[in-house]
Amino acid sequence: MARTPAHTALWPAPHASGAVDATVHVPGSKSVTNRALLLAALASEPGWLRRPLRSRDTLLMAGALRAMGVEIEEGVGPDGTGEAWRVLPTGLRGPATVDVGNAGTVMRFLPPVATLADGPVRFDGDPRSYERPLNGVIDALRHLGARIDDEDRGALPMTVHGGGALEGGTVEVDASSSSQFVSALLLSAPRFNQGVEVRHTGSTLPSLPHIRMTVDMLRAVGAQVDTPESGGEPNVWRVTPGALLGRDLTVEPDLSNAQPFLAAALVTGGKVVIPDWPARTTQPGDRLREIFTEMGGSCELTEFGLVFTGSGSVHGIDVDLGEVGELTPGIAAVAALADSPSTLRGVAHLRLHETDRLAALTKEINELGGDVTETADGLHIRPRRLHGGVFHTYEDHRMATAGAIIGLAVEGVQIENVATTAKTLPDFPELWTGMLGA
Ligand SMILES: O=C(O)C1=C[C@@H](OP(=O)(O)O)[C@@H](O)[C@H](O)C1
Ligand SMILES: C=C(OP(=O)(O)O)C(=O)O
Repeated sequence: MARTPAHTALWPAPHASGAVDATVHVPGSKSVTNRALLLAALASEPGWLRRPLRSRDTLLMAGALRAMGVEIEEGVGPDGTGEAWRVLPTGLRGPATVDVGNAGTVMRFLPPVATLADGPVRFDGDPRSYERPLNGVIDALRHLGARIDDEDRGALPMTVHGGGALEGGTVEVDASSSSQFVSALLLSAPRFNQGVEVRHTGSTLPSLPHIRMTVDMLRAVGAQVDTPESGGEPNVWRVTPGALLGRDLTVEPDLSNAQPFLAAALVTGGKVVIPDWPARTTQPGDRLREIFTEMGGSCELTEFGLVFTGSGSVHGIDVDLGEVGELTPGIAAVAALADSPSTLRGVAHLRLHETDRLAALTKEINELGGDVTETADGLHIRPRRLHGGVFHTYEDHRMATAGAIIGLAVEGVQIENVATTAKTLPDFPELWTGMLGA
């Protein structure tokens, strides 16, 4: 019998018959795992990564580094507890081929690494990766001394002709379309001859917590980084050249992937515990404690983790999500179920994420009977009584989890291609049904 291809398959989103009450172990952070892999690959000694996320984006990062000669051994940790990867850095090699899939972290963070390889590195990926902005990274690397053949596209596919070293120095970048341009240049900079001084010239800069994550993780492996927050000029970051240490790092749970589970407690008036929620973190998902509290829940950080409780009411919110853009789909889903309207702002750059998230959320929520309009930089969401139907996901993991949140409260929602959650959370359907006790 012919099988339905995964991308057209429909997954009946479970409807919650009552308040959820569950503990959900959320796998490791995509953003931390991919930075840790890259930094370990550039170090001067081996390192360990414990509880790494195993998902499409992180396996693409590991595969790309391996293609450039880095050894990554997947196994259990030094003390026998849990999954841990050992990274053995080597001289970076070309020729190599890198598949970026649709991973922003791979397509932006690895071209600077490839300039250090001793031969050409070809970058290619999913059709959507050709449309996502990369010009900031390409132009900056050229200015810093790299040779890149992109046939004047300013985008993928392209070849970075690694010369074994990069001069580095001062460079201006407009990172208003993606903070990952800044992170990309900083992460490899300890290995540039002169390090780097990155000067952001655009009028806005999204996802600042992710730039802080880059800076914190660089410092944790011994790099010297000057930032606007450490007394430097606004919008200027400096990394001094130097050797990086091999570390033993435990990856925090992915707090942005905790979002649908917290949302489940909020919309069903239930309780969800997320173990290992870090007391201090640069992950943008930490802002959910405040945002979902304003939307009607309450939370407490205890020795068991984050305990999040819904009140039975869900309120609308007026919020600037510019710093935490990747939380937008999940917040929009909750807002569509609220008792008052919401305005989500500061997220124009989401039009260039995995899909045009503002258009996709508007269309899919409205097709279930909602009333969402796009603004120049976000969404207006007026809650309406929703009905069942197909929720399309546009190969966007966060569209799939947003649809699942709506499905908890609305009977008959079917998620098209739930398998797209494999980008950052391959276990999503099992974790979701497990949470519901199904
Ligand atoms: O550096 C990172 O790990 C990320 C930065 C953000 O990118 P943008 O600044 O392009 O939104 C975020 O949305 C993405 O999911 C992960
Ligand atoms: C924007 C996202 O991913 P990427 O790392 O591909 O930019 C995301 O995960 O929401």
